[in-house]
Amino acid sequence: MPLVTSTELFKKAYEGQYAIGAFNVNNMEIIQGIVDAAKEEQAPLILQVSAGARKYAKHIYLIKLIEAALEDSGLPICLHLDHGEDFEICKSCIDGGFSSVMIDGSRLPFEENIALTKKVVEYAHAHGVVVEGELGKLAGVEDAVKVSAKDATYTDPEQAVEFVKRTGVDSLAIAIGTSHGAYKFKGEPSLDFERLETITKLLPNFPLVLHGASTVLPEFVKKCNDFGGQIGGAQGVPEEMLLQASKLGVCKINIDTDLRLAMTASIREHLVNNPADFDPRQYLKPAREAIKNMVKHKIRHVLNCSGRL
Ligand SMILES: O=C(CO)COP(=O)(O)O
Ligand SMILES: O=C[C@H](O)COP(=O)(O)O
Ligand SMILES: [Zn+2]
Ligand SMILES: [Zn+2]
Repeated sequence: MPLVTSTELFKKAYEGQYAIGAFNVNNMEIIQGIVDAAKEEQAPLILQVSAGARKYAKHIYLIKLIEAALEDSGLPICLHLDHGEDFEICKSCIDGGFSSVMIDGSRLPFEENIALTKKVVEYAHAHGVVVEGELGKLAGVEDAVKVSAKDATYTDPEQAVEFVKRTGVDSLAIAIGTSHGAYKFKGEPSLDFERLETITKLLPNFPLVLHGASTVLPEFVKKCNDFGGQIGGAQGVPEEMLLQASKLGVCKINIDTDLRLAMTASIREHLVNNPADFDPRQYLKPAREAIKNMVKHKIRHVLNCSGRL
């Protein structure tokens, strides 16, 4: 089974009012855990690679692992570049076998974001690759760049329409109150659903993307802390809000932090309970299983995409 783009996946998701999970991958155990879950659930799947992941594992290792996942699972998988910051990294991933790229020009002035995104779209489409753009700024941590909550600006609906029209992007990441990482809200969580509905009305049938969409499930934070971690005040996006977003045009939901928490909680627990263990397989096997269980939970209860292959 070759890689697929997200075009058909999004079309079906839009019509069916569910979302596709886009899970960040950094190594073999993470890839295997996610793919095994998607296979068991017969769910559509996007695996995404950040610039940081490419730096950590190297492009070639990730590509070969994903080739193995395709062959081993027989699943259609979309391989996506997460937060490509310039034309060069997008080109490198397009030339290097990805089926989808994100050009993240959200830090740029509107016209510059349009020009950069358009350039990537032209190159990508000429090579059969789809493109996600971003308009509006998320608060939180993105690679090494910190955007303070004060500077975070939500997506302007009218600008979103102009952006999509002028760039030709295939999907658009929007800012409605989510943020990257484990500390998303100081008080009560809230998303700007009114803004989302306006964008959806102005851009009917157009797939939207929600970044920073981990839920930061308390039991995983607790397990990290119970076994020596120091993660205080962590809070994510409630599951019912994500389900609601997927009924309002959000077709792709990005999840990284919840995988990190699941894996770290499992490893912490294992090492505390088994102090004599020093074979990495002893703690990576349950860690891989923890990733798989987390992804199965997302597919069933957050994305509503079980059995949608
Ligand atoms: O948006 C993300 C990757 O692009 C991940 O978001 P989380 O930090 O909420 O998992
Ligand atoms: O949006 C950010 C993703 O969680 C990837 O994080 P990273 O850049 O640390 O790999
Ligand atoms: Zn961004
Ligand atoms: Zn993101």
